[in-house]
Amino acid sequence: MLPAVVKLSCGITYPLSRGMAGLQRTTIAAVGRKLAHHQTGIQAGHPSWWPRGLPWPCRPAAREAPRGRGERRPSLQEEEVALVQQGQEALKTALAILEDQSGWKTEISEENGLIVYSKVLPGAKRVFRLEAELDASPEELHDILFVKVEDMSSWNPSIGRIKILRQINAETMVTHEVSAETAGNLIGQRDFLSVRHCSREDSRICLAGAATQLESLPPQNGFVRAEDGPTCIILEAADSGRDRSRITWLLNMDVKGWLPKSIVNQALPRAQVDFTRYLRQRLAEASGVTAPRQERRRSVNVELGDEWHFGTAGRIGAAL
Ligand SMILES: CC(C)CCC[C@@H](C)[C@H]1CC[C@H]2[C@@H]3CC=C4C[C@@H](O)CC[C@]4(C)[C@H]3CC[C@]12C
Repeated sequence: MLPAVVKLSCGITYPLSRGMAGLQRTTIAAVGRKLAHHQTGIQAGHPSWWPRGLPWPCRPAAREAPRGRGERRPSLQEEEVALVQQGQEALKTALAILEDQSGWKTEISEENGLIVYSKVLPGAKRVFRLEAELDASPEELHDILFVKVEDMSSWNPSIGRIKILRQINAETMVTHEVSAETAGNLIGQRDFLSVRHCSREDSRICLAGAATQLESLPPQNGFVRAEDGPTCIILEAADSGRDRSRITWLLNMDVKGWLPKSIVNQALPRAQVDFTRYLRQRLAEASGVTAPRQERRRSVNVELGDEWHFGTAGRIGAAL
């Protein structure tokens, strides 16, 4: 009897009854008992009138939910094989998006040759493609953007922190990234958990990425977990000279949260332009061409009144 009452009431009444006064709770329990009395056919966890094959919507609490029969935690090795595959898949999908020439429209065009295009994919998702030339070889850029990915926050104030959580092999890793509070400005701070995969073909280096999951790092309290990818940065030697590269960067991001599309669609290409500007500064500094930047690494929580903070906000505000 008692298990039946619990089964009957746990789907709807239990969460309610927790916040109820004693008398109401007793009434519900009594109704439950009466119902249970009538449902004589309760077997296998649901009443006889319940359609065959349809699961009874009374389930144990999520944290108590056992893994399905025969289901087990994947071994470390299996998890790594799956992650390598996810990285390769991300690369394939991202390259396919970039290779389709149709439907790209110019969003931003700068005098230095930088252009950001955007395109709406089937399913209404908007993606962005940045193209620019940079003063560094593809090899150097690979070193800065992939091998030394954890150092990125020291030269790019849009990024709060990047940590390599799993280095699977030289080509694949899992990273956790936190954007700076000011990065997307009106969008707010985000965190990402991504599988990153590097592939080389001829003189071309591709850095692909896609959102992934790790049992060891579920979404963090207080952060909106955004999803990056399938995305890819292609680095290839530029025609204009040695030690110069052409960068093609597909940004394909779901920033999550409730935000007007118009704000997201302006913040994302802006974030790409900002990122490239910081990368150029980093390259110029490394080659000793310019004086060191005045601004060193900024803290994640930039105070209001900060020039950079208002920089992007102003631009977005003006464009709205
Ligand atoms: C608009 C708001 C929400 C986000 C703004 C910050 C964005 C532009 C930042 C946050 C995390 C960043 C990514 C972190 C790590 C990598 C891996 C590296 O190999 C290439 C660059 C890449 C892919 C960065 C691209 C820029 C990035 C996506």
